[in-house]
Amino acid sequence: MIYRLARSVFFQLDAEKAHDLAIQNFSRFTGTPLDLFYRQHVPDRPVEVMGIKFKNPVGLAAGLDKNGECIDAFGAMGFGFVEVGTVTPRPQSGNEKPRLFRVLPAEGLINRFGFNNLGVDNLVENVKKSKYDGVIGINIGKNKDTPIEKGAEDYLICMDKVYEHAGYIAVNISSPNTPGLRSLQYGEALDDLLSQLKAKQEELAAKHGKYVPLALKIAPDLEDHEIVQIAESLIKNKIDGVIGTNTTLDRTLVKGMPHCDEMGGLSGRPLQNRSTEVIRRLAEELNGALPIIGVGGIDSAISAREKMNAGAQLVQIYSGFIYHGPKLVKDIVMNS
Ligand SMILES: Cc1cc2nc3c(=O)[nH]c(=O)nc-3n(C[C@H](O)[C@H](O)[C@H](O)COP(=O)(O)O)c2cc1C
Repeated sequence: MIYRLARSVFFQLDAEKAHDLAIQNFSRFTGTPLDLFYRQHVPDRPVEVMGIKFKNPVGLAAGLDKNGECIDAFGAMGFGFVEVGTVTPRPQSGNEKPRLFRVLPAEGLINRFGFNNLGVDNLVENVKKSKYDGVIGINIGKNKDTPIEKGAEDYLICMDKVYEHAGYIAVNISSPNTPGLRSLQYGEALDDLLSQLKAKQEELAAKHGKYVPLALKIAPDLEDHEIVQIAESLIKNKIDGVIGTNTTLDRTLVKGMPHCDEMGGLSGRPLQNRSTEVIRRLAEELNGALPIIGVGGIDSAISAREKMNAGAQLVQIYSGFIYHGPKLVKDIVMNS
């Protein structure tokens, strides 16, 4: 009820302004009596995935809290884990505004943010300040002006800086808004990146006496043989998990709707079935070798359950959270 009211006010505003206002208020309200607007009790439903204990299987997907400014607020809403980022080695402003659009009739969003973030050092400071007792995933990427051939270096720089502070590290090679980034998902480029990341993980595990799992985040816009190849490379390089999926470039399901022709990645309900299909194919290929974190269009306990039935051990939400609010977290934990 409270969320529906808040949503009707926020949805009058430009989408990015509404997002910024929400983030500001979350960080301001947390720890004060005003956090009662979103604080809720969510029963424990523990699961162990990638060797980590999660109090429940529902996480916040990357991109909503890019700088890790409101981790405690999302904790108060009952999320079992919060993935912050994508963060890059150096701060960058992202693409020109406007760059976030609602596709209302489909409960979708189109964004072309382009990794706007305050840089990895700022994020680490915010993570250190957080009192959240759940799992914090840190999602890392490359700066736009780093040539794609040198992309691996940016991931390694970020890994070095976040390793000590992360529950797990998510490697984002699937945003459609950084030119060339998705090319890292294919063939030798992927194998080469994953082997460098694995070597870095081994070095950092020895240095810090702590093993932090690595999860690769992939796109939904992949051919079947590309999914097979990614699965092989994940197994070969002993990567700990895979997050499927990021946003899609496909507009088939939103043709003719407001903003449908905006450039960027589409998320929300129109992505639901495609991301579930990718998860199903991945699960067939991986055959239990590593766990899947399912994300894409989850807007109810039923759609979360579909992801789990397709092979996901954990789920994440972003667009569904924007359209339905914190009660979606509780609903999924209790009913999926
Ligand atoms: C506005 C917006 C920004 C996003 N930014 C990121 C990001 O920085 N890094 C990332 O890995 N995914 C990002 N995503 C993708 C989401 O994490 C998620 O994979 C995708 O939206 C599908 O989930 P959903 O349908 O529940 O939104 C973003 C999504 C949206 C809508």
